[in-house]
Amino acid sequence: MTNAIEVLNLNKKLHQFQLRDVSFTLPSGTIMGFVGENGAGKTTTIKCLINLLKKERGSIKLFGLNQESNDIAIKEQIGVVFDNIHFPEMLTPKQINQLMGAVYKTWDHHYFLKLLDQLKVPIHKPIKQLSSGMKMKLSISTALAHYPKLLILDEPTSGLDPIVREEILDLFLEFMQDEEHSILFSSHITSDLEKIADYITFIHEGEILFSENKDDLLYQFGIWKGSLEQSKDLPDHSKIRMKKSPFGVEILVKRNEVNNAFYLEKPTIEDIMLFYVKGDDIK
Ligand SMILES: Nc1ncnc2c1ncn2[C@@H]1O[C@H](COP(=O)(O)OP(=O)(O)OP(=O)(O)O)[C@@H](O)[C@H]1O
Repeated sequence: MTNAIEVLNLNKKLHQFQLRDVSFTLPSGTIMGFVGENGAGKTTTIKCLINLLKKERGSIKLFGLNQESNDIAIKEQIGVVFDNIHFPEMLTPKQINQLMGAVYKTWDHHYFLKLLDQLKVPIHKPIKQLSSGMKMKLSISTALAHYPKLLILDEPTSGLDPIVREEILDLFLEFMQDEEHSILFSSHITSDLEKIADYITFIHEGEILFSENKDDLLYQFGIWKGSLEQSKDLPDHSKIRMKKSPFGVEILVKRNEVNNAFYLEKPTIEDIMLFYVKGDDIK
């Protein structure tokens, strides 16, 4: 099966900021969580992927097709959701249904209305009267109603309460029932990604620090806690990053390089991110 997304050495400069040799692959049939702190470059990468920003160097392929020369064919097959809705605020979902029918050949009016009904989004109210949760559900329904193979979601659950987030995650899992479908999902809410992602790609200051299978990633690391003096007993080559804590130090280590006698806590994706962003490198 082809990959849904293949990005190789993507470079893009925006004033002071630069994406440097960003590379990752999203296999078809899987969900990738795209994480990184504010300003790390997630939205910039996503905009390059969908040709909203022109890349400077590198290669981007979606469904095995070169992105620049197959823009229209690719856009028919993707659904994109940003954290803000991009329709004029006076439009109602019912009017959006008519409008989008003219944009996509494969737009399904009945499916769109069915999704809105399922998600309890009123179809006659203008967007400006909808809550943020309803606006996000409307955006996602709009992204789904032309039957895309790939969803690209930029912070789809930020600012939403846990109940709406759960409903939205369920909708993504329903979408993934078709094994050709894939999702790239950028989020700060790493617990959402822990629930549904197969792969985690972590971007920091415009560079990819890792892009790996989530279970392998969570399994390969452990967190050791103790005093700086005690930490000298850990093999040097096992230590990756260190943070000072009120009680001593916390060290992110490679689990398979450490003897079983050392007690290691299981990290979350958030822990790993914090070690990389806030911790010190150990050489
Ligand atoms: N049009 C622009 N012109 C100049 N700089 C920009 C532009 N758009 C974004 N940037 C800068 O590029 C950097 C990366 O921004 P980007 O929006 O890609 O980050 P992000 O990881 O999506 O962050 P967030 O999680 O806050 O949405 C930031 O420093 C931002 O200020």
